[in-house]
Order: sequence, then structure tokens, then C-alpha cells
Amino acid sequence: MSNSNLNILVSPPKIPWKKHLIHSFIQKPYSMDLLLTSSPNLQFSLIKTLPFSPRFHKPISSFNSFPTKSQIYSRKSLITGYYPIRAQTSDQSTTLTDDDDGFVLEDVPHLTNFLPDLPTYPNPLEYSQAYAIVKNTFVSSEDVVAHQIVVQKNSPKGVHFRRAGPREKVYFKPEEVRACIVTCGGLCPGINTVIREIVCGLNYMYGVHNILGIEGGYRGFYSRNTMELSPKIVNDIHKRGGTILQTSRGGHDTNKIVDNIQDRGINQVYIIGGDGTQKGASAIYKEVEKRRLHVAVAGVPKTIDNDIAVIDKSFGFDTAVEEAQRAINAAHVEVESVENGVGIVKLMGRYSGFIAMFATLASRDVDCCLIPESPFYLEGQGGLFEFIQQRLKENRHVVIVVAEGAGQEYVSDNANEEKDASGNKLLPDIGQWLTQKIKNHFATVKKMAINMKYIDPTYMIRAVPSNAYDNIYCTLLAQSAVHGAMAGFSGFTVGPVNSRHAYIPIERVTEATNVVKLTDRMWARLLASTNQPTFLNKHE
Ligand SMILES: Nc1ncnc2c1ncn2[C@@H]1O[C@H](COP(=O)(O)OP(=O)(O)OP(=O)(O)O)[C@@H](O)[C@H]1O
Ligand SMILES: O=P(O)(O)OC[C@H]1O[C@](O)(CO)[C@@H](O)[C@@H]1O
Ligand SMILES: [Mg+2]
Repeated sequence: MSNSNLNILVSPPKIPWKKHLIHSFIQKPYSMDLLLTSSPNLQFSLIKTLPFSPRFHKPISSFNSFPTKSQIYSRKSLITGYYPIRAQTSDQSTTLTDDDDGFVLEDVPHLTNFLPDLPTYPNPLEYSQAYAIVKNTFVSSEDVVAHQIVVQKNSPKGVHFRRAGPREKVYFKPEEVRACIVTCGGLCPGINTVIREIVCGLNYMYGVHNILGIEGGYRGFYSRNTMELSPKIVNDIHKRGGTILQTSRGGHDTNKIVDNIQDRGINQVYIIGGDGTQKGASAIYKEVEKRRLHVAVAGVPKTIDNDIAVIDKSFGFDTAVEEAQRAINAAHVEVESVENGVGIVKLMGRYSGFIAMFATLASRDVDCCLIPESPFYLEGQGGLFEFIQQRLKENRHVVIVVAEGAGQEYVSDNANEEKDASGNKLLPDIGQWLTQKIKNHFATVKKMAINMKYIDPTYMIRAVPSNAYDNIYCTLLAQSAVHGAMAGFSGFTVGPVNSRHAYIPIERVTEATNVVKLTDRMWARLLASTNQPTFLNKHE
């Protein structure tokens, strides 16, 4: 969607919609962003006949006048222009009333958006032993998950996503499915569990036998081997860290990848990876749509940093926080056992300090946590040096957790920035820098002997197998992805939103990075727990 204008189609209520009628209402069909309809049912049937995929749908009960920007769209910050297209029938023009409840569905694309005549088949789960006594085997097309669950009495209903889960009809014959799985970006605990559960889910729930593993990330589509995957092959891979398919950065060539998908006759693509990977998945989906291929593209969000927007938490994060406890514990034991011990533990987190924040909150042994979102300073009143000295005086030891992206303003050299193959900035080591600064300060300024222990467990926290919680979470993600692809959705990412799994448009999770919000309560909870400086009141 363009950020500078929002084109809207408003459908009149109770109109027997016909394809040609709809087309005649649309003056700019190529640039439609929002569809307003009088009921969810009308919305769902209408969307299938449109010659484009509007990104947002909104059922409303009746119309009187054209909606204002704030009435129709809660994510106001994205809109800088408002250019509604008035939809008219011969006898009525259509608009929105003041009693609008503010419901917005941010929907995911469906294969029928560009392949309207695709046949459907009954979902094999109807006859599945596993679901034999489940009350509601299938998720209704009207089930949605609210983006915000803390609301005020009169606030609009707000943004919703489609609830994930099996649908009554599927858009693939199981015996005709040729699925593939690819893993991209950095490692994360649980990748193998997701692979395992996609394979088992496709096989056990839908009777799909034809599943390929693409080796070595995106570039693997055109430059590496593939491996056949079956429940037997993936049976115990969840016990291992890493990815059995291997991963890589860079090498995303949309055309080559989609050519390869076509050449191999693949019709379901499962893509496991972080923000970069999801951007790549979106490009693949768009190319698939352009070529009008019967191919579902499903993203499973993966990142140790928990920096993916919209979803509650990314898989593997919980395991990483747990694993980080071991490093923090080691630092604490070391510094507690010596005179003036200063322990520094560097944890991952390029732009988001979630691992550092949660590891600190969980541990209770951390005196100070430094994250990218909260700038810190060393010297003077309220600075880090003063705090370390005070804690050494009180406790004779101090433990600092620093996220790799913290304090980059001190160590980055913008002129000589290095990047990895995906274009991510390679960050200079803040842990080493901090260690040296603290050592120098106490040796030369304070003339005080300290005992420095620097621990860098970065890769150790992400190379482990996932814990019990993440294993279960990975299963839900994988099964949701399989249900979504079988139901013909495409260009979607799966993930929990307020604890309920949903299908989220890929672009929605890539347009922003999830960061620790200093204005939210969680950071305040950490500050209240460590009693560390806020670094907000620097005196020059
Ligand atoms: N904007 C983009 N468009 C297309 N492909 C992209 C884009 N950004 C990254 N990719 C591709 O996605 C893959 C993974 O990207 P990246 O290395 O940034 O990791 P990631 O998915 O963000 O995971 P993590 O941050 O957890 O390591 C790479 O193969 C890269 O080429
Ligand atoms: O060294 P690699 O494998 O490129 O990965 C390191 C990066 O990957 C992440 O784990 C995820 O993006 C970052 O926290 C870290 O900077
Ligand atoms: Mg990333």
C-alpha cells in the first residue's frame, strides 16, 4: 500500500453484487486499499470477485456520509492522504454513519483473488480421527482476532486479523500438493520443530506425501540440492538445535526462486525466517500473484531477537532467555567470589533489547541492563561508572547485561559500515568496548582494583534445541501455516496475537520492527526491579 494515499471502495448495503457491476464502480481498480461493506458476509463474497486484493476490509452496518480518515482507519500514522472513490448505484450513493463501530479486518490474500475459478475440496480433517470429537473442527470465515484487547468503553473495535485454523473447504487435492520448506537468516531454537510439524501436519492431517526441503536458505532454490522430507525423516529433529535444512543470508533473487518453484511443480511454499526473510516471502508471493500461479506462500516468523511486529512473541525467544540465565548465573558466581567483581554479559539483540530485558527480569542477579532503545552514558552524575562504584561499595560485585545493539553511537563508524550478505549492519562489539572503558576508568581515574569477567554467550543462546514451551508453540505455528495454505490463503504470516493464532498479511509484520517501548510498563518494571539509573537526566 502506498503510504501517501488510501483509495476506498464503499459497497452499498443489500445490493446483489455482480462482477461487472463492481467493476463499473471502480474508477481506479489498480490502487484500491480499503473495501467497506455492509456485513462480513458481503465482504467475504465480494472480495472474491474483485480484480485486485484490497489490503483492508471493513464491514459496516449502514452508510450515510463518507467516512473521515479517523473513522475508517485506526492506524492513522500511515495515512498522509485520503482519496475516497465514491461507489454509486443508479439510485443511491453510499457512505458511513456516525454509529460505525470501527471494525477493521486486515485480511490476507487468497488464491481466488487472482484464480477465481479454483475448485474446492472437502477438508480431509472432517474424517480425521484426531478431530473426531472436536466440537468445532473448522474455523468460521467470520472468526477474527483483535489486535488490541485493552480497549475503552467507546473506542472503535479496531484492527482484526483472520483467525488461524482449518477451513471446511481446501483449495488443493492432497495428492496434488508438492510442498517445500526453506529456512533463512540466523539460527533460532525451534526451527527444526517447525520443520518437523509442517511435515507431520501436512502428512497426518491432509495426507500430503510430497514435501521437499530446500537446502541453504533462499539461494538454495537455485543453487543447492533439495531433500525429500517425510515424518520418518524428521521424527527426532526437534531434539537438535539449528536447522537440518541449513540457512543463509543474502541470495534472494525473486525471479530465479519463482522460476524454480514453477520448474519443480511446487504449489505450497513454507518460509521460516525473520523480518528479512518475510520481506523475501512477500516478494515471492507478489511474483506468484503476477504469474497467477496456483501456489500458496506461507511465512513462519522466526527471530531470536523477538523484533517481529504484531505477534506476541517469536518462537525460540523463551528458550534463549532461559539459556541466557546460565551465562548470567556464571557471571554472578564469578564476581560474587572475588573482590570488586564486575561481570558483563553480552546478549543478542540487534535493534531490540527484548532478550536482555527479559533475561534481566528473570534473573534477579543483574544490577544493570543496557539495551539499544535506551541510550546510556558513562561519566558523571547518573552515569554507569557512578552506579558501578556505588554497587561495588554496597555489594562488592556488580553484573551488567548488555544487548549487542546497545550504545552503538559509541562504537559505530558510519563511514566504514560493514554489512552481512543480507545487508544487515555488522555491529562493532559493545561488550568489549564497555569492558575496556570500565577497566580504564577504575584503574586510571578511581585508582581502584576491579576484577572484570566478560562473558559473551551470543551464539550459545540460539544454537540450543527449543524448550518445552517453544516446542508446543512451534507446533501451533506449523499446523496453522499448513491449515492456511491448504485453505488457499497466501502471502500470510502466522502468529499469536493476544494468545490466539492468526493469519497476518506479511507486509504488516515487516513494515515495522518490534522494539522495547520505554514508555510501556515492562521497561519500568525492569527499572523498578534493578533500581538502575534511567540515564534520562544527563548533566552536560
Ligand atoms: N528486503 C528484502 N527483500 C527480499 N529478500 C530479503 C530482503 N531482506 C532480506 N531478504 C532475504 O531474506 C533472507 C534472510 O534475511 P536476514 O539475513 O536479514 O535474516 P532474517 O530473516 O531477518 O532473520 P534474523 O534477523 O532472525 O537473522 C536473506 O536470504 C535475504 O537475502
Ligand atoms: O552472526 P550471524 O549468524 O549473522 O547472526 C548474528 C545476528 O543474528 C541475530 O541473532 C538475529 O538477527 C542477531 O541478534 C545477531 O546480530
Ligand atoms: Mg532480521
